[in-house]
Amino acid sequence: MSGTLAAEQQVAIAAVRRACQLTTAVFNNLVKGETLVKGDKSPVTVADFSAQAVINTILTHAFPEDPIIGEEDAADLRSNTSLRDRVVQLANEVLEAEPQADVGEQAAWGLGRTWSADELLAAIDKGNYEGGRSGRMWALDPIDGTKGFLRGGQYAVCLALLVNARVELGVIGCPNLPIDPASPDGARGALFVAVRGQGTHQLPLPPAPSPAPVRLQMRELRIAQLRFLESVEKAHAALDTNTRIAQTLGVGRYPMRMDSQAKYAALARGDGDGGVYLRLPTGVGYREKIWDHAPGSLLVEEAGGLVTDSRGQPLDFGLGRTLGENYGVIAAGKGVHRKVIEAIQQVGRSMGMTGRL
Ligand SMILES: Nc1ncnc2c1ncn2[C@@H]1O[C@H](COP(=O)(O)OS(=O)(=O)O)[C@@H](OP(=O)(O)O)[C@H]1O
Ligand SMILES: [Mg+2]
Ligand SMILES: [Mg+2]
Ligand SMILES: [Mg+2]
Repeated sequence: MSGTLAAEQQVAIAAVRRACQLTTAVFNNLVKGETLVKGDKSPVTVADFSAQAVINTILTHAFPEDPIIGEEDAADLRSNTSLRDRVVQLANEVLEAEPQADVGEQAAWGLGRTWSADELLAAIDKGNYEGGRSGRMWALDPIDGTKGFLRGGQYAVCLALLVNARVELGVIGCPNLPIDPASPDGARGALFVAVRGQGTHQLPLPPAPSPAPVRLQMRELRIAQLRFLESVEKAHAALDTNTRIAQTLGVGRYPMRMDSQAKYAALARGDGDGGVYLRLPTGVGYREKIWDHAPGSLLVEEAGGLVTDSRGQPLDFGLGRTLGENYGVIAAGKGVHRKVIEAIQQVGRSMGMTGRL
């Protein structure tokens, strides 16, 4: 590992790998009562909480000055002791483990020791930073696509470093994504790392000394070859509008639906010839969260693609924990991105959605 942000890369990769190890183990043993429904009706599991505890503990010890914007907080754990005890046990199983070769000064990262419940709950709550336009900050989604995780589908452990509201580093672990898109039924578990100006690379997920990372480069597809990458949850995707946009563009292929920021990774890699990540506002006042897009957007940009909202404007990561007014997210290869935006605008006008797209 060399170049700028070499230490940040090493720590972020080690943290995401350990969190993936934890989520994979939890999936195989998840029992009833280990999943809660949050205020916004979305699920959260012991795996989300303990993965955030692990990553925040490592980040806090490696970079004590850096604030963290994390999706979860520990309030539910303070009032539910059995859930809290399980989270503490799971986080410690990973944090206590014998250091692997990927870790340089493990003691400095909070590894190789046992943490108390109070310390781990405080680590989870360290993710309460409000964000903003200046300085360094990490954005963490300990499990993105929790519904995908629960159904044994795609999910991703997602971490980004932002500096002055610009994403500089993105690390995404996808335990259920095939390593080789040409062998969809083959071995699973891929890690993606993007550093601004240094490209996007794929590594194997297990925490071991790695073979050489593979650099990803998006293929430039013609419109007729395109395929949309969309959310699985209907509540997250304006599916009727997406269909009209496909018709307007002349995209004939059935969309590929996938949970989580694994979509961005699949797009950067060219899986299934998916050529456009399409996420339009569903019109229910939902604001996109920065941890749902920060690392994924850099994966696509550093593989040669473009990421904007549905008006063609850059995403603004400097507004706080959300991206503000929701104009959706569109990611595509440079050659087709503008045509997709034009088609969205045309469909928006024809559907009387002026101002919403
Ligand atoms: N209403 C609405 N509209 C848009 N997005 C929403 C909405 N509600 C939730 N979320 C966020 O969606 C995250 C998962 O996005 P996905 O694209 O993976 O969705 S899906 O699982 O394919 O349906 C999911 O991330 P996780 O909570 O980390 O799983 C949520 O942050
Ligand atoms: Mg969630
Ligand atoms: Mg998410
Ligand atoms: Mg999440």
